Amino acid sequence: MLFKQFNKLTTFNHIRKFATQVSQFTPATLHLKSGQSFTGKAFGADKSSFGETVFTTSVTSYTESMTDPSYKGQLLVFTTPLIGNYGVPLNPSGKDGRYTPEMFLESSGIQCSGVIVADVAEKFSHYEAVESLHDWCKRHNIPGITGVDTRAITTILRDQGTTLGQIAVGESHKQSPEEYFDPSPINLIAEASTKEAYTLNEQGDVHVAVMDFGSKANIIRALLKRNAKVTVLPWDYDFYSARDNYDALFLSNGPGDPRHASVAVENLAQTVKEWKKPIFGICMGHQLLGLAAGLEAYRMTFGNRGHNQPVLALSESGSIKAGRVYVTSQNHQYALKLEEQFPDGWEPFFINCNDSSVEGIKSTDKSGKQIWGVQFHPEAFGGPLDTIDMFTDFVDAAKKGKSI
Ligand SMILES: NC(=O)CC[C@H](N)C(=O)O
Repeated sequence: MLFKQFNKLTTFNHIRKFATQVSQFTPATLHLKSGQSFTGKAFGADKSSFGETVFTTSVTSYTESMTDPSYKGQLLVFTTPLIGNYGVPLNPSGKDGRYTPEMFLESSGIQCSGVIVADVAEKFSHYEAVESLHDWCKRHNIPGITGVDTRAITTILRDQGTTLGQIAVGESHKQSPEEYFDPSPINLIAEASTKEAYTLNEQGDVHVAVMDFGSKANIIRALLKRNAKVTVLPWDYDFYSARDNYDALFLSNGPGDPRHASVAVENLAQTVKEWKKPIFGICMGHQLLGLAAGLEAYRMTFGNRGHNQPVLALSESGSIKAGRVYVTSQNHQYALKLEEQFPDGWEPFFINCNDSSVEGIKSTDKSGKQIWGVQFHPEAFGGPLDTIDMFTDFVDAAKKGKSI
């Protein structure tokens, strides 16, 4: 009986194929500023693109990674060989790309500048898929390259560090080093952030302000799920002056170098010192919180991007148990410096078990003020949900502090 059902399911008539075979695609070359080139086939948009070449070890969730605004300005190498096999779902978004409950992926469109894969799937199948990875990239004007040795590319990036690159479609012209476009001097946060404030779930129990540095949709979902009223604010919004309207402050993830956001850091420094209500920062939000606390940020060699990064909790707080290792989802190039002496009022909260980088900071304030920053993504999508209860801790702290 079961076998019959299985057979029915595997008739494969639900599997769809590209109209054009990969073998018919235009040749394309990935050039790295460090001198190496890899030739394969182009898919997606028929155009060349520049970016910072970074790799992710995530096995699933190419659609979520590609729509994560933290990947802005980057050419994303997937170490998992087969990418595209479950296609791309429908992804409605609100006015000006804003979050709406119908949004399925992490933002309204593809955020990275290009994708590099070993083997783009010509066939795709998923009950929610509406198009192929190739068609989706084409529609968003983003090029991809397939048929290249992503193991060799990753080894180069691990050894030499994140390198500028170009996906050159239909040409094999090698760039001279000064021709590479470098996104690192640009304030990408300003590009990724909402331009105007907007509110979701008016009837929520507590009012949370989200400083939008390029927020992933799942952060907003995680807050709404816990029945918070959420106001999404532009990255340079003067939160300090408006703080009395809110029960808690959330600092989102975001693209690029945190040191470009000095306006946000100054604003935060004042808030952190004087406000008594909960503050929670993730990735970029954590880095900005650290800068506001007086720590320094630095650029890592190749960063951490993947869904299996182990972090050790150094102390207890809310749902987090001291001495436990949590497996986390990550996507970052910058980190806070691990100072021997942390600034007054702060302590490290988590440490990465692979490279000992700072994975979290926490306020030591004895008055009950709750401030956490984490380098990883508790909301994941994709990735493990080991630390998802930090959102419950945060919203509960906001409820408790409502009357302060
Ligand atoms: N996911 C993020 O928020 C990334 C933060 C920052 N852009 C970095 O690369 O470190």
